Amino acid sequence: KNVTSTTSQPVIHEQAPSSTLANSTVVSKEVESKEVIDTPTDPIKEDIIEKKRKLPKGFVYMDEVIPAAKSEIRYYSDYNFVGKRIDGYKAPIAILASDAAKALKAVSDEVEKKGYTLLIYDAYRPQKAVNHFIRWAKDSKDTKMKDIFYPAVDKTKVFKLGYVASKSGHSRGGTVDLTIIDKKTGEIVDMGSPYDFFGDISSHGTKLITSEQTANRNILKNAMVKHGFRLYSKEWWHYTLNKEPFPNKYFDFDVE
Ligand SMILES: C[C@@H](N)C(=O)N[C@H](C)C(=O)O
Ligand SMILES: [Zn+2]
Repeated sequence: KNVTSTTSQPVIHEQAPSSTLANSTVVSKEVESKEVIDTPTDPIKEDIIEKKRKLPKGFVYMDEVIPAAKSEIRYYSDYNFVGKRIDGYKAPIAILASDAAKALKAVSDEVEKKGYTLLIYDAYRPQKAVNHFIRWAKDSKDTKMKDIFYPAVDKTKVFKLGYVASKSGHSRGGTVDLTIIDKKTGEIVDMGSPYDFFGDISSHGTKLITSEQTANRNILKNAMVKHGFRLYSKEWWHYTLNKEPFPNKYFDFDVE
């Protein structure tokens, strides 16, 4: 859906235009015959994903730890700031280090009780994906997604400005990008700027959003901080586990 904000913010897609990501069904090879919903009326049959299953020790698939959470893995799609699927994303799946996943389960339980569902945009991110971002940032001619994701920012400066990291907590498996959905309406909660919008409006404490939007960010922030995550000042959606199991290790296995 397109979201037009109440303030002087840009008109932007809050959610990927295609519904296929959010509707993807993830099944493991071992239990495929039991879990696959395969009826003639099943609209999501085309989107069934097979999980590779063999994750490095200490990593888990999020849908197994938090079945209630939804995901829309933007870097698997072309609806992201690059405008293409990002290297290393072989499936629209969220993976995290298991300690981070456990902490996020506590967050999910808490927000569910309050009437919200977690929506995960990105979790573990291989270093090869980060390297793709680095290559993209160097190509100043490619501004395909500028109007939507970085209208006022020079793309060659996104690393310097802190909107993208060359060594990211995501690659350590301890970081997650997420928002919340209002269970009553089924709508993504209005955070004042969309996911991965690179600009001051996405920072915590910005004066560019309404008090209601700030309150919405605080619902997510309070739950995340309470359960052991720290926020990132420039991006309302980005949280890292305080006690990371792999604080100095940058993984490169594919998301599959
Ligand atoms: C690119 C954005 N989603 C993000 O995660 N940014 C931080 C700074 C990162 O790359 O770790
Ligand atoms: Zn992030």
